[in-house]
Amino acid sequence: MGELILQAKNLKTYLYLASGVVKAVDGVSFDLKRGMTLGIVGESGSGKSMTASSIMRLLPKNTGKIVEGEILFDGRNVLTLSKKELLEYRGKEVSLISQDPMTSLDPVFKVGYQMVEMIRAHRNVTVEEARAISIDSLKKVGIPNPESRMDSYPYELSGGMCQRVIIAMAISAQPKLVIADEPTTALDVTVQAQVLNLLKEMQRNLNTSIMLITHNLGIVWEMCDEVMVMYAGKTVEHTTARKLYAEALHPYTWGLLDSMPKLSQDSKTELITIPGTPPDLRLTGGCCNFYNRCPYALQVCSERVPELIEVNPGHFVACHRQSKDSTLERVGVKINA
Ligand SMILES: Nc1ncnc2c1ncn2[C@@H]1O[C@H](COP(=O)(O)OP(=O)(O)OP(=O)(O)O)[C@@H](O)[C@H]1O
Repeated sequence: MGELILQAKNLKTYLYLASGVVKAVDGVSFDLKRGMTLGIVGESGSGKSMTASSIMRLLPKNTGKIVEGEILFDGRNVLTLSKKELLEYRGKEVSLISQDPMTSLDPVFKVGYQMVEMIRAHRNVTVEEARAISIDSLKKVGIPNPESRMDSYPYELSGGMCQRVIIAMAISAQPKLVIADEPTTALDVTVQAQVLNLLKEMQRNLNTSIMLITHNLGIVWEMCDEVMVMYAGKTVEHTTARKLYAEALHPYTWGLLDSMPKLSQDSKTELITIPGTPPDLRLTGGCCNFYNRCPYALQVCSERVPELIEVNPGHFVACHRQSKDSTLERVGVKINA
């Protein structure tokens, strides 16, 4: 068994809003080993980004709070790190490539300055060396004329360019863990592939662990060792990417898989969507969060929260219909809205 780099144990992150308490992450547990990639998938609003923000300890000020559970990084408790330790932790140990690159760049400083400062904060190198590393990383992520781009301000770059700068920064810092939250959404397809390859290359060279948050199941098969499917703040299924692809067990996962565009579909075929919408996260609890959308729901699904159980080795699922003794055959999800 590989060495663990990250562990979340029964993590609960709530948002205290004027309209009520949003259970954004509601009892999530997982392990990530060194050099491995964990994918997190699920519809918008299922708590993927909040899980990432909890690991980074970057929750919305005043409203976001980790109310229960533990996050261990390399055996250290992330939730008790001091301000100084947190600064070390972010960047040197863990880098976040977020969905919105503009929030990760300071608008008042040139790109080169920000990169050099970040590298020098985490690696023992001179300004000249940090500059050379920055230019090399910018080149690797496909930024044309990297030397001159070092003198650009973030607002002078397009969204896609800024995203590539953030990825270059993450690569230059050589962290033990990269959390990539929809890292390629803002990029065109050829650059997407380039960026994913760079992440893989870094992983191979430095044994980096990756947590990859994505809507794109194709990217999951390409990149991930394990996959965790989230729905309404909870893990509904967790197993290897191979098993999820070949023998998914949760009806929600079936819906996600069926919603994937198929190569065999011609462009006129209507894409399948899961009917209904995820529940209001202020009101969850006491039942399976998916029961009112689930074609297989039983009475018990509206009365009890299903536990995440290991139905076969390394395959966890939270569904009343799936257990060690009885499994529900996948006969195709009724998906029409
Ligand atoms: N800053 C915020 N203020 C208030 N509510 C928020 C905030 N950020 C997230 N939420 C709420 O927390 C819940 C979980 O959101 P989260 O961003 O983690 O979902 P997600 O799965 O990452 O979705 P997406 O794929 O759209 O990024 C949602 O109900 C969302 O509306």
